Amino acid sequence: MTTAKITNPSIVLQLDGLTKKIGSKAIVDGLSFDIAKGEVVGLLGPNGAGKTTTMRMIVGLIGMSEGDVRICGQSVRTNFEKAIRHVGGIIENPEFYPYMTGYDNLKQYQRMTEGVTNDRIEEVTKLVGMQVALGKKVKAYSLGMRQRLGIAQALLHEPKLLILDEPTNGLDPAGIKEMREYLKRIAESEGIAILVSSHLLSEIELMCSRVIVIQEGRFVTARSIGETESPKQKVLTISMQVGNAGQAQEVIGQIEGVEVTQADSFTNRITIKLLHDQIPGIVAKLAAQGVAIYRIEEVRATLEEEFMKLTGGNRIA
Ligand SMILES: Nc1ncnc2c1ncn2[C@@H]1O[C@H](COP(=O)(O)OP(=O)(O)OP(=O)(O)O)[C@@H](O)[C@H]1O
Repeated sequence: MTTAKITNPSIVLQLDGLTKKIGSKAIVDGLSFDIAKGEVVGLLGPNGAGKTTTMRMIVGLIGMSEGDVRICGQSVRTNFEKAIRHVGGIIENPEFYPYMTGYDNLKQYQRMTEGVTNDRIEEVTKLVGMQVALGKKVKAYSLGMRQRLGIAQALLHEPKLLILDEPTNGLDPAGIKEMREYLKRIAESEGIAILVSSHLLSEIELMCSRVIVIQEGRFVTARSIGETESPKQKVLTISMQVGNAGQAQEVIGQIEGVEVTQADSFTNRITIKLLHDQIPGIVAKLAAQGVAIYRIEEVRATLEEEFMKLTGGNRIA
């Protein structure tokens, strides 16, 4: 049976109709998406959406009922050994020997894993910023340090794909910020794909280049974040603080392709929908008509607001 089906060589992870049924209930239902080299992708969904189940199937901790997962073109279903050698994952808390140092724990892992060199140990500890902590016993580590050590260990065999289930759980804001920074660093410098689940929408927004939203085991939406959006073609909503909202509304109302969605003559705020490139023209017209402008800011729907709209108000924890 053939197992290698690569459509695009930069695709590291492919989910193809991935389904998990328990009894007659599908807890993951026909999930399909791809992740490319160097991408950090967030898997987002409310409690019980099926994030952990999806990740457990990807790394082969549980079987799949239908569909398949391909890692670097190798099927997890039919060619498990070849597929899984490309994966580093933390789905449950990583186990370490608490009375040994971080370094000795990594050495222990090296002894059990073929092809891990001392240089590689040094490289990954630098990547996750653990050079100093490595000499301390693991029992003295904070949760954040344990997480880092877990990620360092998961990277030792040079995987092409890193799977992290809720890696920011229990971390303080500083720990979360650090995690965010080194995940980005790992994706860039190692060129690996990272799939990370989280309840924290704000975290996913900052950490990932793309987010995949699931609910009740099904795909809801995927969205690119940050630089990948082209601002020129995007319809923006801006809010302006002006000297006279009524007058501003009159001036802007005459411009084609610009929609005034709100004008409040008490606060003198006006909200407008327009394209990025139309902003300078509007500012110039208002100024020419003697309308004072005190402030212009973009009104952005957060991922949370979008998520609430898409899932009919089902909250993320
Ligand atoms: N072995 C099982 N038997 C029966 N139901 C299960 C089993 N494993 C998971 N489920 C159910 O499947 C659904 C998805 O669970 P899963 O843990 O994958 O969700 P999740 O998105 O990771 O949620 P959380 O954010 O709460 O961890 C839940 O309703 C859960 O109760």
